[in-house]
This record gives sequence, C-alpha cells and structure tokens, in this order.
Amino acid sequence: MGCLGEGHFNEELENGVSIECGEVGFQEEGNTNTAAIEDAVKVLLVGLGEDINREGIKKTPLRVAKALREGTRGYRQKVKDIVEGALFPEAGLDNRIGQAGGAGGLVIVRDLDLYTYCESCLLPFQVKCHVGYIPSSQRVVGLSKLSRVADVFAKRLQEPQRLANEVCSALHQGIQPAGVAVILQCTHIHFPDIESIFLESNQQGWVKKLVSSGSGVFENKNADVWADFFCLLKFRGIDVEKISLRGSSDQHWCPSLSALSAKVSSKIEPLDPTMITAVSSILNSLGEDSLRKELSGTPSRFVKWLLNFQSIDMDVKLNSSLCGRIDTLNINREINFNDRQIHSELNLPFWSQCEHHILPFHGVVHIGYFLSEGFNPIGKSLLQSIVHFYGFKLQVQERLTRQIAETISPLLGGHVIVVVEASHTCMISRGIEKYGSSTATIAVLGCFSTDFSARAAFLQRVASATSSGGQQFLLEVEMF
Ligand SMILES: Nc1nc2c(ncn2[C@@H]2O[C@H](COP(=O)(O)OP(=O)(O)OP(=O)(O)O)[C@@H](O)[C@H]2O)c(=O)[nH]1
Ligand SMILES: [Zn+2]
Repeated sequence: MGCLGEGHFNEELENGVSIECGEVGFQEEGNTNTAAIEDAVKVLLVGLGEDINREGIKKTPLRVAKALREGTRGYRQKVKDIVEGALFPEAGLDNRIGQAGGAGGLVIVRDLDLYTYCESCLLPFQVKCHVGYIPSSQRVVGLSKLSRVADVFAKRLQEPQRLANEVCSALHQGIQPAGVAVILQCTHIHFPDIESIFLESNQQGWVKKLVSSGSGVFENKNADVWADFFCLLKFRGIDVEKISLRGSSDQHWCPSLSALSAKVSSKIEPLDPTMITAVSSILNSLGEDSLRKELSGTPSRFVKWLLNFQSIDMDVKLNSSLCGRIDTLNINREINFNDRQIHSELNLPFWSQCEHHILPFHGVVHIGYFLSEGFNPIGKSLLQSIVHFYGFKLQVQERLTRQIAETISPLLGGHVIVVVEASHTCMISRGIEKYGSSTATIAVLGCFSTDFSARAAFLQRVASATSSGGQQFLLEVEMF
C-alpha cells in the first residue's frame, strides 16, 4: 500500500517522534498553513452569524487551526523512522517444535485509544485499536511503536477500513513479521435531526463500526491465528468473533452520508459558497487534496453540520412555545414548602458546539423544581425544546446550564435545579486527550441554592436513575 515513509511534509513532529528534516522553511510553511486555517475559520464564524471579536470566540480561529494541525500531524510523520530504531533481537525456540518469542509468538497490544478525523464530515471519531503481530527473524519491535504507528494514520482524515489497512500495511513493511492483524472499534457521533428533534428526543447514540485488516499469516481470514487473537481480546471482555473479517459492506459509516441526514440537511440549503470555499481551503492547508474523490462533498457536509448551530428557526419556535406558556401562568407566587415534592425531568438529550474549538459537546440535562402554588408543571416536550434551543449554539457548558435554569425558573416560581452532563470532544479528541472524561455542571435557583437537603434529594434521584456511581463511592469511603 506504500504507507511506509509516506508523508506529505517532513517538518518537525509535534510528538517528537522523528525529525526528518530540520529546514527552517517547514516551520514557516506550518505557520502559513495555520494562518490560512485561521482566516478560513473566521469566514465560518461570520457565516454562522457570530461576532468574531466576541470575548469567548476571539481566540477560536487560532485554537481550531492548532487543533486541526495537531489532529492531522500524521501527514507529516514517517513510519520508517518510528519503527526502524526499535527493532530488537529476541530469541525464538531452540530446537523445539513450536512458536515463541522472536520467532512466531503472537504479541498483541489491546485497547489503544485513538482519535481521527472523519474524511466525510470533518468531525473526530473515536477508535479503540487492537494490534497484533507474529514476530519472525528473531526480532521484536518496541511495544509503544505499535501505538505510535497506529497514531500516525489516525492523525489524518480517515475512514475506518482505510485506517485499518494503512496501519496493518505500514507495520508489516516496517517490522517484516510473519503477519500483522489490526482490529478497530470505531465510534462516530450521531448527527442530530434538527427538524424532528423537537418532536422526538430519541436522537442519542453513536454509529459504531468494527473493521479488521490482516497481512501475512493473518491474510487468511479463517486462519487459526485469528482465533488466538480473538481469545486474547476476550480476556479484556472484547468479543469481536462475530465481525465480518471480509470487511463491513455498510454503505454509510458516517451519519453525514445517511439518507436521513441528507433529507434534513436539504432543509437548510442553500449553503453559503464562501463557507464551503473556506472549508476546502482548510483541507488544502492541512496537506490534503480537497479534490480527492472521498473529500469532494466534505466541505458542504461540514458546513451543513455547522449550520445546525445557527439556530435561527428555533428562536421562533421557542418564543411561541414560551409565550403560550407564560400567558396561562401566574408568576411570582410562593412555593408551598409543606409539600416538598420535587418535580423532575431527567436525561433530556442535548447537542451543542464548543465555542472554543468548534467541536461538539453533547449529553443530557436533568431538571428538578419545586412547583410554586398556582403554577403548573412544565411538560417534557417544552423542557426539551428549551434544552435544544440553548444547545444548538456555539456554547460553553456553564452558560448552557445557566440559560436553561434562568428560562424555566419564571415559568415555575423560581425554585429550580439544572444539571448538565456532557462529553466534550475537545477534551477527548485533542489537546489533553482525556478519554472517557465527562463534565457535569449545576445551576441552582431559589430555595435549591440554600436548601442543601433539597439539592441532595434531587441529585440522589438523578444518581439512582442514571448509574450506580453513588453506591461505588460510598463503598470506597467505607474502606478508609
Ligand atoms: N469552562 C469551559 N471551558 C471549556 C468548555 N469547552 C471547552 N473549554 C475549555 O476552553 C479552554 C480553552 O483554552 P485555551 O488555552 O485558550 O485553548 P487550548 O490551547 O486549545 O486549550 P487545551 O484544550 O488545554 O489544549 C480549554 O481549557 C477547554 O477545555 C466549556 O464548556 N466550559
Ligand atoms: Zn463523519
């Protein structure tokens, strides 16, 4: 496949793996590309109707440019340099029948967490990577290099099967083993259906795809050695035996290509051509060819995704919902503290876009309130609309939490608690790369701000409805 030594640029690498070329010109080229991406991001922000001098997003173009350069650094890395210096002699079996050590003993590294950019929509997708190889010629490779090589190809615009093939092929060429096997469990964010999302909230979830690639003795999909690989994965609770080793024939791994998404997106066309040109110029600045077949629709798909967060239509929807609501309610009545019933609506999904990095963050909102006398409970669909209204914007989580609380508070008499739980792609796919991390924020208004027991009662209700985390914590405390 010609992956070994492949790279569009040979500049100094961000992860310090290899410095192929110390020429000053490459640094300058990097700066020029970063500046070009910044300019393009400004065009996108303006297209979304944002004020690019607003405090929260002033630095966003630079952050996005840095994130994209970092997320595609694989174009500037060379596999050869990574592997070559880390091949170590290791004995095989001495005059016995069998395979072991540097001559035939299967080695696998499991659960490598990677992030890569989807070439169809430019959103990051998560990859759990398992790599195996069978050493030959009495030599083994440094374990970390399996991960580093996988990362070289993850840090490019990718599609799952191609990523698996490229990692497999590059390792095979670099190590020259008896065979290499790669299994990837890929998880792509789902695209919200912005039109119907107000009607049904069942828009959570992920698109998952499992792919594999094998070389040498792993080329035969029925080889016993694959069974060994699967069993070693099972030790970690990973059951991939049912995967089609011939590769999935799913037409649309990326939700942006699905029929539903196309239908939804068609409703927010026509797209601003300057935004599309801006995304094309970003692709070129990253070292890609925006005319490459697989990338030809990517700029418009990315712009369509972004326009979800313009939320013009939803202003009207929310205002009409709220006006209708406020007309039928009395405002400023005291809460009946004798009846301490906390009304709650848990797990309302939301989608948002981090205004610092223009990357998705999404999760659920839990709302609790005391109903003041003379007020009526708010139905789930109105709460969900409010959540979506403040979600579909360039946001930060604290502001989202506050805005939801402030909006529903006058509709209920002022005693409201709102908890937002979210995964931030910018915390996971880039920068600090805290896989599995999530963020929770709380806003408390009225008596929830002073009455600890009311707060605790609501939070306990959320804990028992959503996970067993609370119990685990108690057990840990008892151990001390
Ligand atoms: N408070 C808050 N911070 C957020 C939210 N979303 C993203 N961020 C943070 O915004 C900050 C931006 O920090 P900067 O130092 O300007 O940008 P950066 O260099 O990309 O930061 P790193 O993420 O640390 O690499 C980061 O710490 C992000 O984690 C959010 O909803 N709320
Ligand atoms: Zn995609």
